[in-house]
Amino acid sequence: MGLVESVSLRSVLDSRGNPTVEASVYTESGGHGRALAPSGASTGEYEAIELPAEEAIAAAREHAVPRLEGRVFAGDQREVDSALRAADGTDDFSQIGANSAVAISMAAAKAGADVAGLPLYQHLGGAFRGRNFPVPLGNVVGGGEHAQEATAIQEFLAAPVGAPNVRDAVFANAAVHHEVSEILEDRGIAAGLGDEGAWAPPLSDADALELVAEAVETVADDFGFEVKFGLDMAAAERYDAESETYVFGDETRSTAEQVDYVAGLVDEYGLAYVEDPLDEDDYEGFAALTERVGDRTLVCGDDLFVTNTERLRTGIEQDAANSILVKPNQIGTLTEAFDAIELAVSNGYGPVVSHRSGETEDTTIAHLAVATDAPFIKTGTVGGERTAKLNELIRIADEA
Ligand SMILES: O=C(O)[C@@H](CO)OP(=O)(O)O
Ligand SMILES: [Mg+2]
Repeated sequence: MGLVESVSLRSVLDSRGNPTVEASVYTESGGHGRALAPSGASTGEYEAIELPAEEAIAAAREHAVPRLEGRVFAGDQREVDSALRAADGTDDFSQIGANSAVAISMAAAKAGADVAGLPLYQHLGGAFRGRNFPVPLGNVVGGGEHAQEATAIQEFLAAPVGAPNVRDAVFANAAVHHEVSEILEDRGIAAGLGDEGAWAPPLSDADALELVAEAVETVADDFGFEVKFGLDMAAAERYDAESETYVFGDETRSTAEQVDYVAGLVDEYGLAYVEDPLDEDDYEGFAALTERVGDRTLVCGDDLFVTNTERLRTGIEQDAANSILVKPNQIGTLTEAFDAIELAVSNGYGPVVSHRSGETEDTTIAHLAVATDAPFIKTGTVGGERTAKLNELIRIADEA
């Protein structure tokens, strides 16, 4: 009854004002799902390929749509996603674009949920989901590829690990965002917002660490539960392969020095989370850091793993990390994002479901996190495209 009747594609705006792919999937029984592709700025070298939106749409209309209409059931996600894979025929979705693939994959899931009369998280995760909620990691200060003239570290993320429920967690992150603004104002530092809605002040990493530590402490006192913070260092963007050094602002570090530096930060600031502390090819460096601090913080691979089970397997074999960032558009289908989460969990890796810096009002990742019992979700703090996911989590919690 959920046989796909038609798939339509159009280009619409993303949060950066760039065109992105929107897909609508209709079933013969009247089911409908609509989803939008996000877009990265600090993209990993091994990610699936995002094509210019119009190109991706034209290619998907030619190659993918004929394999879906009248041929697959929206509720059978693996069938939909293997049809997308077969239509594309490459390893990296360079034929139809990972942006077309992921939009269709997510829209089909929503159409399947619509046909079944279930919320998306339950369609994806089953009857026992909807009780556990991820801790939202909220970007409150940032720079790197997401803002000019700001910190070298890409993201400073509030982590309300002691929050009693998802609503309090979401509001604690917003309070940290406000607190950062107040501290900046008190010190006379003007700052705009970066791509993800985080403050982008002209500060050194060292000063930003102090500032965020102060802000989370104040909010923890106000809210009465533990609020920590973490970092996305996006180190692949700061690695110079020729000199084999990391360049963060005025500081240049060898790999060993970078490992020492990050391990030092974990202890000095009680960091809950460190993402991409080393280059995307450096499984060994990751393993050295994980060995040192993996018992007390999450060492998460984003550009390292790119939501790819092959790369995750390599990481698991080498004890490279203890956490994986999961971005459906990095791999191109929900099925593969699910597989990455399952492989991670069965090997003791904590999955962190994540937005991209270029986002839309789509809320699929909120449902994906609840459906898979993911312990964390990274989806910003403020801004409509970020609050779309956060508010959806609050709604799911209310209605569950
Ligand atoms: O590096 C990251 O984790 C993401 C999201 O925060 O950024 P981008 O989407 O630019 O890759
Ligand atoms: Mg990252």
